[in-house]
Amino acid sequence: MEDNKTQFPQQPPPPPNDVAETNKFWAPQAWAHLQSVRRSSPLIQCITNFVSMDLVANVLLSGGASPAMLHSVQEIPDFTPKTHALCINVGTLVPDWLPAMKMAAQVANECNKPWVLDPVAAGASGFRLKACLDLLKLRPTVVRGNGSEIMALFRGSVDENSKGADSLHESTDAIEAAKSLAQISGSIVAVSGAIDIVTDGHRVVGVKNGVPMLQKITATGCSVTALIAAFVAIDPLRPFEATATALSVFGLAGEIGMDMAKGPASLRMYLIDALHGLDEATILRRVNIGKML
Ligand SMILES: Nc1ncnc2c1ncn2[C@@H]1O[C@H](COP(=O)(O)OP(=O)(O)OP(=O)(O)O)[C@@H](O)[C@H]1O
Ligand SMILES: Cc1ncsc1CCO
Ligand SMILES: [Mg+2]
Repeated sequence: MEDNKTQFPQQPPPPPNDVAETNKFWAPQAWAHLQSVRRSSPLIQCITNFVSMDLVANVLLSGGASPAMLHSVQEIPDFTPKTHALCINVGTLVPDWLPAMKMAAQVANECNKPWVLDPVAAGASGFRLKACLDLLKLRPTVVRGNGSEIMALFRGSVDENSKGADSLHESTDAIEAAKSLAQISGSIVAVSGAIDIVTDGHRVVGVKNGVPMLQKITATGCSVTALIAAFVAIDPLRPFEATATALSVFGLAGEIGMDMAKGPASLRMYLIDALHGLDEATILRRVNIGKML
């Protein structure tokens, strides 16, 4: 695969508004996106944190994509143009990594490749917040964080009570912040939680798939951000739709995995199995995406 425009199948045109707000639209759309990822196996470059590397790569593989965890400045000019999307995650940020993140985002922009930002613990420190805000200026296609991360980005201030990578807020607390952030940045903004929120600054949908135990496995948020990159890679002109379906497919894999799991460790394993095995009938029956507000 050389080029998104020539290699990926065209997605159907958007439906009328009343249909677009229901599962009549979203469930077949989720299946079409997953099938497209499985068929074309987009190459996703991940500059991600040390904690998440293994789970992120395995979630991308079980979703049907090709992960590449390359983060050296020296490799970006050669490699980033070959990818179909880029995922940047600041989870274990040190100053040495920032030039690679910024260069990769710039190369992705120059090559018209979508890229996705995961602002892990954005409000934990001034250093991290500034790094995230600088990356936001490079116009990510999608920003996906938990409630506290999206609120810290919107406010532009360090959170005195920050719990680091974990959220102190419900995703629904961050709806207005997410809408405003999307309007200011031009990015699609997704807030994960019991209901995942996705907004382009005007439309807001809620994704009601998932299980609470996903919060007890580190880097499930990082992994769903990378899956969003894979879905946006195969439908780059409709990042709002691709973000919502990626969150739903991941959450549904969590629900199916939970039927077999005994706790977080086995859920981690069954989540990967379930994502690999997801079929059309299950997606059409269980995807749960709807309009918010
Ligand atoms: N209460 C919940 N019920 C159902 N699903 C949930 C719940 N909380 C989180 N999830 C799901 O868990 C996944 C991770 O979301 P979370 O908000 O925990 O990300 P995060 O805080 O960025 O995680 P991490 O930083 O560990 O990667 C998402 O798919 C989300 O939909
Ligand atoms: C726990 C943790 N700390 C920094 S990154 C990370 C992984 C989840 O975001
Ligand atoms: Mg996170």
